[in-house]
Amino acid sequence: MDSFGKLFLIGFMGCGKTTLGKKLASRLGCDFFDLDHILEKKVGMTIPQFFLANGEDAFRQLEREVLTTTELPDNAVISTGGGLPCYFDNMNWMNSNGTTIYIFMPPAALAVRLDNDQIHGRPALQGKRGTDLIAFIADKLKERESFYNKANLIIRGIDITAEKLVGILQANKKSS
Ligand SMILES: Nc1ncnc2c1ncn2[C@@H]1O[C@H](COP(=O)(O)OP(=O)(O)O)[C@@H](O)[C@H]1O
Ligand SMILES: O=C(O)C1=C[C@@H](OP(=O)(O)O)[C@@H](O)[C@H](O)C1
Ligand SMILES: [Mg+2]
Repeated sequence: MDSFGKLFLIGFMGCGKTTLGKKLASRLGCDFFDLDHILEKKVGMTIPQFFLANGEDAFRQLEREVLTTTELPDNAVISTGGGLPCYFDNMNWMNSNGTTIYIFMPPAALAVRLDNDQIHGRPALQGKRGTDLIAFIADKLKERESFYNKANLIIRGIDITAEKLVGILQANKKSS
């Protein structure tokens, strides 16, 4: 099986980092890490609980710490939280330690997924639904895009599968 080093999946909430990351790791036969899940285990709280108790600044500090201190094997798929690339020098850190893959999706498509995925109660969305949610995503995505666009690879999230992504990674390896 091909090995691609550490693959960091980045992108807006709802683009599928957690879902695709698991499938990609299983296809590549390597370990999977979801930094949000590691953070939740570390503090013994869900992310919404942590936000409520300690606020966003403390969350961003902790997610930075989880990114830089989690022991990762040479080959792994790492799904990040949607905001992580936009704080500290996290984007440069990931680009220096592996390959970053930005899963791009337009706001309306993200909103459909996030509207249907209320159980995770993402605090950054502040309970927004429908057209309010689309407008909020469009604004936030504009703020975050310059960070996401520093990724080594940018892929379309709408129709991506783990199988297709492996093909893209193989083609990218040959051409570099
Ligand atoms: N390829 C896909 N097609 C349809 N729905 C998807 C797809 N990938 C993820 N989802 C759904 O979208 C929501 C957000 O997915 P998730 O993997 O948690 O995204 P992220 O980790 O980027 O926030 C979940 O409800 C998930 O089931
Ligand atoms: O975009 C954000 O600010 C956040 C995204 C979430 O992860 P997902 O992108 O996996 O939903 C999680 O880290 C937290 O709720 C904050
Ligand atoms: Mg996730």
